[in-house]
Amino acid sequence: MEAIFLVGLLCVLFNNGIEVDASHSEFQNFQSHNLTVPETQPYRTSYHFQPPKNWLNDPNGPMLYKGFYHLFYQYNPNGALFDAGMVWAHSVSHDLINWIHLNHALYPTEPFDIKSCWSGSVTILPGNKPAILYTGINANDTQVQNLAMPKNLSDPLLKEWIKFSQNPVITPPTGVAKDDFRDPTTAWVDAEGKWNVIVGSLINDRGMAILYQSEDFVNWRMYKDPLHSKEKTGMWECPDFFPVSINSTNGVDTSVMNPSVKHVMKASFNSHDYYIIGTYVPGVQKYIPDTDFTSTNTDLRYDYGKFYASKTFFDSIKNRRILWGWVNESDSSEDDVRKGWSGLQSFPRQIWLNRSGSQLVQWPVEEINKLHDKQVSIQNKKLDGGSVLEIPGITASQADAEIVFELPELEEAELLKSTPVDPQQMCTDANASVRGRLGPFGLLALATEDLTEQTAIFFRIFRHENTYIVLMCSDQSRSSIKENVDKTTYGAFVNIDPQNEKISLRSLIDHSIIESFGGEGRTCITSRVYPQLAVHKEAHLYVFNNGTQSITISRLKAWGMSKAQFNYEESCLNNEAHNGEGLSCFVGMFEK
Ligand SMILES: OC[C@H]1O[C@@](CO)(OC[C@@]2(O[C@H]3O[C@H](CO)[C@@H](O)[C@H](O)[C@H]3O)O[C@H](CO)[C@@H](O)[C@@H]2O)[C@@H](O)[C@@H]1O
Repeated sequence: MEAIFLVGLLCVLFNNGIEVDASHSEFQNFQSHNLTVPETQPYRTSYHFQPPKNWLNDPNGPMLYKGFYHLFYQYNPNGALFDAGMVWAHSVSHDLINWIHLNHALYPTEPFDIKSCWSGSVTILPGNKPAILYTGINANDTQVQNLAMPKNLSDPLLKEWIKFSQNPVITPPTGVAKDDFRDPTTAWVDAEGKWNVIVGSLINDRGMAILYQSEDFVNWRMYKDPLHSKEKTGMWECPDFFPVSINSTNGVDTSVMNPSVKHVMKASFNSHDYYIIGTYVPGVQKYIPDTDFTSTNTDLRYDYGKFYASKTFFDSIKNRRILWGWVNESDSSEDDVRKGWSGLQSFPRQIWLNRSGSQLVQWPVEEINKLHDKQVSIQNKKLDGGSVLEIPGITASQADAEIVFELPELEEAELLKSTPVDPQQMCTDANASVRGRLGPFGLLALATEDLTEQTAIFFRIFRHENTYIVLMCSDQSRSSIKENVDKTTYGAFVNIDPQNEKISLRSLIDHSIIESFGGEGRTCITSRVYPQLAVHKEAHLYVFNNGTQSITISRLKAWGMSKAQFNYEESCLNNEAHNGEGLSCFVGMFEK
């Protein structure tokens, strides 16, 4: 690769006739690659959370306790595919970056969860006492809600959990199918000291959040009405209900209720995480959304790519709300069995309400800076129409790249004749190789040198009446020469006025996952890709402009990423062998 830059190569790449201008002087740090993922497992991640093997899905009960972040998650201890016998796997971290995999917190043992311990949440009760509410699949395949408490509150790792002897604490009410009743949220306490929790459900083609109330967290009564419901939304999986500040990016505790917050209702259905923003009136248990779910592509989503069954928690040390989401594979089940694993957690994102209150904004937690390794910077670089510029000198297979673009001639934007339009369809119809005027421009990640393989994350700007519309796409169509993987293209609009603001893109690239944040976190798109050639040292990262108009890279910063530590010992993974001491799992963990 270095040779390319030494000769200042200006070449035409054979795939799409795009010019490559690599004769740039701004780049420093021509360093050797710091590759850390085994060659035999090119799709394992370096800094995205994953267990050593097997199937992972929903994040469960994230929390902060006595200085440790805890992440539980749905895990199949018996294989790489989803199955009966799901457990709550448990990992802890002091920085959301490096993790220790502990013994499973919950696994099927009792009649009320004998077939599986499914998703749920943690609530911190008065006196700093965490409590888990989770869905058990009982012997009759009925979904019931169970309670579990830590065995030893003085253990900051909360290694052992005791299931409440009188479980289940909530069973499906009349009219609810036994398999449409699951995933309790973090509970919140109201002015009278009553606990409130919602459980996802579906009745007569209406997805809903059924509300339960309790004085003691043990005895729960169903409220007469669901907290919210909407027809044609499907079964609401993994609901999340939390307040967001209207005038600050800081997070607030789940029980905060005052005029300075709005409330977010998130539900997972139809393979996506949708949310609405509204006002919660606790006395009458009414949730009044500013705009309700519409079952159209205008509904707000956390992420317009692969991202599901997410959950937030309040980090009381850094006063922020953090979001985790499950990022499923896009390869086949056979591939997963061959790999021996399936599923990732997204990189944790801070989440807050934008100034106008119209949508949420997400950004990777600041701790990501700890992983930044070699850095490349570019400033004020013109990118002519039809050109590609390599970002050299960093490990392109595990990188964090942030670019701010400046668009000189907005009036040149193509005309968008009619709205509404489907942004994902627009990205599919005109992929990265289709030339426009202002765009496509963006990143080519996990790309081969000849661009045979590439995942393009890009923008196109359109003019519509007197405004401009910014489209963001993640085009996986050329992500791999391998067949039999889902290469669906994703797309969404970015709520940004390019007349007043520059357009930014940040992508977290990690071997088989690319999480992209457009417009400073206003639109997020996560994709899973399986390049066969663009792996390890063969992976390259480029900025491209395939529009006819020039644009300027006003600022670019890109870093190679160090590998996060995911430590474990066999004894930590194996319930039988685990002796309950567990600290040996921490060898070398906190030395940095
Ligand atoms: O692990 C159980 C929890 O997962 C959730 C949301 O992801 O429900 C999953 C669900 O099963 C489907 O999803 C599996 C992976 O999550 C998938 O591999 C499986 O094939 C699917 O059936 O469970 C029910 C019953 O199968 C289905 O309706 C869901 O989509 C969450 O709700 C659970 O607590």
